[in-house]
Amino acid sequence: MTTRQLRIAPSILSADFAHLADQCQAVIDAGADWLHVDVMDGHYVPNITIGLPVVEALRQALPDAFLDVHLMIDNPDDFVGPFARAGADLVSFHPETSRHPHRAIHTIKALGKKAGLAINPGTPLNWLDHLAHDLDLALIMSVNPGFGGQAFIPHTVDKIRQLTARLEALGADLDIEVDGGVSPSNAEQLRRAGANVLVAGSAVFGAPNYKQAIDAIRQQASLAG
Ligand SMILES: O=C(CO)[C@@H](O)[C@H](O)COP(=O)(O)O
Ligand SMILES: [Co+2]
Repeated sequence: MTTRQLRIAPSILSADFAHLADQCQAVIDAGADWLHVDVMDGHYVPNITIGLPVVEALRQALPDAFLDVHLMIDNPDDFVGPFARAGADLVSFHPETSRHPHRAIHTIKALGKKAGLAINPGTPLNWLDHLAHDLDLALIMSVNPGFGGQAFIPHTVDKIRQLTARLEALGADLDIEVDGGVSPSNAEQLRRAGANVLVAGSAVFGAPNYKQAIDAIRQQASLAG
């Protein structure tokens, strides 16, 4: 378990894009802590979603919302700065497509924003070893990136447990975010393993009542202690 604050971050990928700002406001009113914004470029992942103008528009429409921007793109080194300037509060990127992850992290931080590194199901945790002290967050993918609504990959729980131990050994105190297939049914084991930021797209936006959906995830996660 972690003592880091539990945060529920609905992924807006599952929102109704024709009413995006209203949908974001609705999940905030329902108790969401962060808004998770999935940016996909059709190269790094086989899907295209949203880009800088949408982040700028959300920043304008929701000045107090915490925008957790997850870049699933090639050349993140060229885009971390623009997304931070567009209004992201936290920018995460996947290290395999970065030429200079350490530099990209410090580009984000120099703009006063938090930096995260995203680790795919097939990506080893050791990408984090030399960057942990520079980061604010480790984003552990519990599905392969590209789409909402995929099934949770169970071995992620063990990976988070290993990461928790590894970060403790390194003396690095990071938020651990888990992303993909998160629901009330796995929230407790994820929190117990050490995750404190739970991203949930379809489990929130696909539910008839956003508050009940967010409360259910929070209540289950809180059972971890
Ligand atoms: O980054 C991604 C997918 O690539 C995620 O943020 C998903 O969009 C989460 O959606 P659900 O799996 O919770 O429906
Ligand atoms: Co995501």
